Amino acid sequence: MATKNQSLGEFIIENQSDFQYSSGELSRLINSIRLAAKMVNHEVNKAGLVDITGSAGEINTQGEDQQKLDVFANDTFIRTLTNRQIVCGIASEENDDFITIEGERKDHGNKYVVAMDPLDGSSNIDVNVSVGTIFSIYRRVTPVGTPVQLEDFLQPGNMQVAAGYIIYGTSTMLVYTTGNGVNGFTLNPSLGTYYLSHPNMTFPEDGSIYSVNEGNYVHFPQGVKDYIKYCQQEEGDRPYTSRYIGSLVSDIHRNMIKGGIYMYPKSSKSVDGKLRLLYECNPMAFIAEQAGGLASDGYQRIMDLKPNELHQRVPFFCGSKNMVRKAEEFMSKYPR
Ligand SMILES: O=P(O)(O)OC[C@H]1O[C@](O)(COP(=O)(O)O)[C@@H](O)[C@@H]1O
Ligand SMILES: [Mg+2]
Ligand SMILES: [Mg+2]
Repeated sequence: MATKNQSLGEFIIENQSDFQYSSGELSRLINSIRLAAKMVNHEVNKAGLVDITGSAGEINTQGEDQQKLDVFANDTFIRTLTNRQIVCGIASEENDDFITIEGERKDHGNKYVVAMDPLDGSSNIDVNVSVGTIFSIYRRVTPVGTPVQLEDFLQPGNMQVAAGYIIYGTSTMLVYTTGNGVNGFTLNPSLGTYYLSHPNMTFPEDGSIYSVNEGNYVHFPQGVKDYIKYCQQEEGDRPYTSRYIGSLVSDIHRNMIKGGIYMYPKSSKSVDGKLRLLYECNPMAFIAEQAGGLASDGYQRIMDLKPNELHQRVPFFCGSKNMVRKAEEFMSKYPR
């Protein structure tokens, strides 16, 4: 039973039956993420000071200008996950190909792969707006003790064993699920400990917030345009409020607490949308569904999609159940 304000360490031990595999493995996974998040949080809080802001002068595989904090967060998470001897492979937004982690002691054989977005909302780093980290964890499908393969990463989202995000905002929170509900832990910076501040987080079935980059409106499919118009109509509990931070983690976190829908549709500019299936959409979909919300590409459940590439992009509709259903209803009126 989740008790408010218990520490993350206590929570993992008390809820070990929540994790379908041995608890020791889960705590090693979450502890490496907890530790890396503290180090990244420390740097994020210095954003604005010369040494940690601005471009790192590299372009990542997605053609994006890598920020110094993207690189710092990437290196930090890779290092802590590797040192904990629990993962056999890592896929990251900032690395073209997946990283193979050699297991030292064959007896426990590293069994997990992690897909991650080390720093989400990069365009907000230098303007003091909240950013995040997103992670998705799978059990490998290839034999333990053998080099990890691409197929270990290209599993549908419904095979995730755990997923979550860290939000570096007014406070720093770690929010995750292992398939038994969603719990949020807030970092007490002076003690360096995360405490259960948001037990059993749930998406209200209905909400009054819609989050989409309306700057792309003219490029959106007609179904999305119709749904946005519906949100803006003076009728019943509408118009809804438009809120868009431009950090996926922060927009979904707010909507999960208050009720709302986040959309990053495809458009004539980006035919598959912008967000990446493996380390943005699947983990946020797992969280959303475990909190009673929904996540789709406008037509199909995100977590049933079979990935075919590490950095594959998909349209994304995520949030309060009735709002996602309504958006899908508008989408279904037009050919896919
Ligand atoms: O500026 P746009 O096109 O609205 O895109 C914003 C979206 O892109 C992202 O920044 C993509 O994530 P990264 O910052 O990790 O690349 C999301 O966090 C956000 O929701
Ligand atoms: Mg991102
Ligand atoms: Mg990123």
